[in-house]
Amino acid sequence: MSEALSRVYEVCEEIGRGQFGRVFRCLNLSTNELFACKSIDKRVLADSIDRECVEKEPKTMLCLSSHPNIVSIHEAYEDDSHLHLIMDLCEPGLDLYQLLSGGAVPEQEASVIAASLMEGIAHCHRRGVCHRDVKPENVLFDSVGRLKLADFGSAEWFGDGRGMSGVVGTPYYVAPEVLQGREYNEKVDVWSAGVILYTMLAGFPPFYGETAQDIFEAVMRGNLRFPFRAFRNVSAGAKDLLRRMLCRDVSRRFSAEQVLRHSWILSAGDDTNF
Ligand SMILES: Nc1ncnc2c1ncn2[C@@H]1O[C@H](COP(=O)(O)OP(=O)(O)OP(=O)(O)O)[C@@H](O)[C@H]1O
Repeated sequence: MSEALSRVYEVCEEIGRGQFGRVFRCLNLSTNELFACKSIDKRVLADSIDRECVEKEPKTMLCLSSHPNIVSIHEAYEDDSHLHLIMDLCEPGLDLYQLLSGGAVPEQEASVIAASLMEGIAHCHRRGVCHRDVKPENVLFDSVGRLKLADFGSAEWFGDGRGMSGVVGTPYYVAPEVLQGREYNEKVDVWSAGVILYTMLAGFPPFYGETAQDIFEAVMRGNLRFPFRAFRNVSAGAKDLLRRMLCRDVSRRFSAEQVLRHSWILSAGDDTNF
């Protein structure tokens, strides 16, 4: 453990494990505030790609500075073997994946969650950062229930107008243009958030398959349906927004800012305009 780190923080129990390291709850000894400490073991980084990935994540998070719907990074400590990142603390074990394991969520709750998620994504896009792996496991909640978008390990810069490439993401949530191997832009995050919103309302994902290949084929077809048994009580406003987020034509797909201005989001799911 870095000496500089232990002068300022007491590192407590482990609350999570990732590919490159472990996450601990920690206490700032002078302010008594709680944080999360992600300790990356530099010795397990196999090659330059791993190293680049680990170095890029904190740089990206620092550029996003503090936003209420993004896990912020506060400090970094480095010693010979580890890089320790002090971040906002979220509730261990409570993420959107966990919440969705209970099935569909009520429409108003889904609207509030979608609005916070889109606030976080819109902030990234304003700063020229595309998250590229928006999925329920990366949507955490802090101790007062505030949503925090996490895990910027796959994020990429697009700020200078350049397109992005490379297949990144997770089968159910990845946008069709990513799978097609074409250049893409930040609207891939809006697609992924649309998949999350659909799953919150229906209790199952919009593009389904038994294997990763089957899921990819369903995503590529992009055939958006609203089965009656799952959507009979879902408002027309919610379905309108889903069509605009899960639109295969990228030029017609809503941007994050447009999603935030949609009446279903502005009315917190209580929209009577449709
Ligand atoms: N700020 C945080 N507050 C509370 N728990 C966290 C926080 N960040 C991460 N975690 C928990 O720690 C686990 C590991 O996180 P980490 O970011 O190291 O890896 P990951 O995103 O799951 O995977 P990978 O290393 O492949 O990117 C997460 O699944 C989550 O449960």
